[in-house]
Amino acid sequence: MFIYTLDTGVLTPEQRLAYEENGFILIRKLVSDQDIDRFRKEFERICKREVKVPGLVVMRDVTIAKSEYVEGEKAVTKLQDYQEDPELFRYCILPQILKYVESFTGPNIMAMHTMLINKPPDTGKKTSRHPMHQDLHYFPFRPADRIVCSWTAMEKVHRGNGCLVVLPGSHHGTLLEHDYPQWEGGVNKMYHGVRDYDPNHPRVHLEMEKGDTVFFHPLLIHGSGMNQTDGFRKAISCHYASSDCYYIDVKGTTQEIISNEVKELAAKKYGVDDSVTFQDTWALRGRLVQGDRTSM
Ligand SMILES: CCCCCCCCCC(=O)SCCNC(=O)CCNC(=O)[C@H](O)C(C)(C)COP(=O)(O)OP(=O)(O)OC[C@H]1O[C@@H](n2cnc3c(N)ncnc32)[C@H](O)[C@@H]1OP(=O)(O)O
Ligand SMILES: Nc1ncnc2c1ncn2[C@@H]1O[C@H](COP(=O)(O)OP(=O)(O)OP(=O)(O)O)[C@@H](O)[C@H]1O
Ligand SMILES: O=C(O)CCC(=O)C(=O)O
Ligand SMILES: [Fe+2]
Ligand SMILES: [Mg+2]
Repeated sequence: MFIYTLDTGVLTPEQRLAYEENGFILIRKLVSDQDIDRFRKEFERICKREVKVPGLVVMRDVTIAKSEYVEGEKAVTKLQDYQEDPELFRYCILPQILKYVESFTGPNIMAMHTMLINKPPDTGKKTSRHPMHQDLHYFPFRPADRIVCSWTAMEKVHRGNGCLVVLPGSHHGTLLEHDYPQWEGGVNKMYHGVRDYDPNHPRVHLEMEKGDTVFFHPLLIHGSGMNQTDGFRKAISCHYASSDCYYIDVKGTTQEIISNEVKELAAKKYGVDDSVTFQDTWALRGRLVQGDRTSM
């Protein structure tokens, strides 16, 4: 019985079984070098402020943000919400990506959350790490099984520059409690981690080449290690959901704290008041990329 995947004729039975069992599947060389080079150029243009993108969040590493002023792409840890940048948003509508995404979401597809991650060389404080987490912690929509993340390496990613680390099979569990990890050197805004996860659970380091793409379930526990090189480790990603998903009320759940944190930031960013809900912030960001916008 398949729960996590749909029969669209794209995944082989072996690939479906692997995703059901592990919660992720890696497809080699899915995005071309030419496309990735275009994303990289656009990233550079954004960092040089040659283009201004409505709604884009430019996040700097907490160590740098709190100590010195650095200009350009060396200051940027992550771009978030690039959906209004047509050049970067091309990633979210690449036919070969959507073809796979449909095996998890079905035919009506929304791009809900977009990111370009530029993991900086660690400053020595280990703030370049991303704590182990489940992406569903940030999402007030369900069902979880109709949500998937697509994450593409923009260059070789390996243990040394902080590749993704996943706990295979952890998507079979439930959404766990998250909060800020107690890290001496500080932690980036909103980088919550799973409070208690089994340290003996097998870990897999996903070493990937430029263009390799991993699709993973929003309950899969994952993170990334320190970048111990002097280069910026780049990846581009999009979280997709079926437009047939529905919003949930997170009041009284483990997601209440993050929802308040997001609402507070949204209030600052858009200058709106409390009446904008956590769900609204997602409905505003979401973009239909295939089929019909039925519910989200
Ligand atoms: C909505 C969540 C979506 C998550 C989806 C799925 C899974 C993804 C898992 C994650 O990636 S979780 C992380 C999600 N990240 C975000 O949502 C972006 C959060 N960051 C921001 O919104 C901005 O970077 C931030 C508001 C924190 C700062 O931007 P600003 O343009 O206001 O920066 P500015 O330099 O003016 O600094 C303002 C204050 O923020 C502080 N700051 C800047 N960067 C920071 C940082 N990285 N961490 C902590 N604090 C930071 C900075 O020190 C300063 O503090 P003080 O007011 O005390 O002086
Ligand atoms: N003390 C910690 N508490 C919570 N999470 C941690 C801690 N140390 C590392 N992690 C998380 O574990 C994952 C792997 O990080 P780690 O630095 O161990 O990986 P790595 O550098 O790729 O592997 P290794 O150091 O074993 O070669 C990341 O998500 C990281 O944020
Ligand atoms: O380090 C990375 O690229 C992974 C980041 C991540 O998991 C996330 O932002 O949700
Ligand atoms: Fe994540
Ligand atoms: Mg380690």
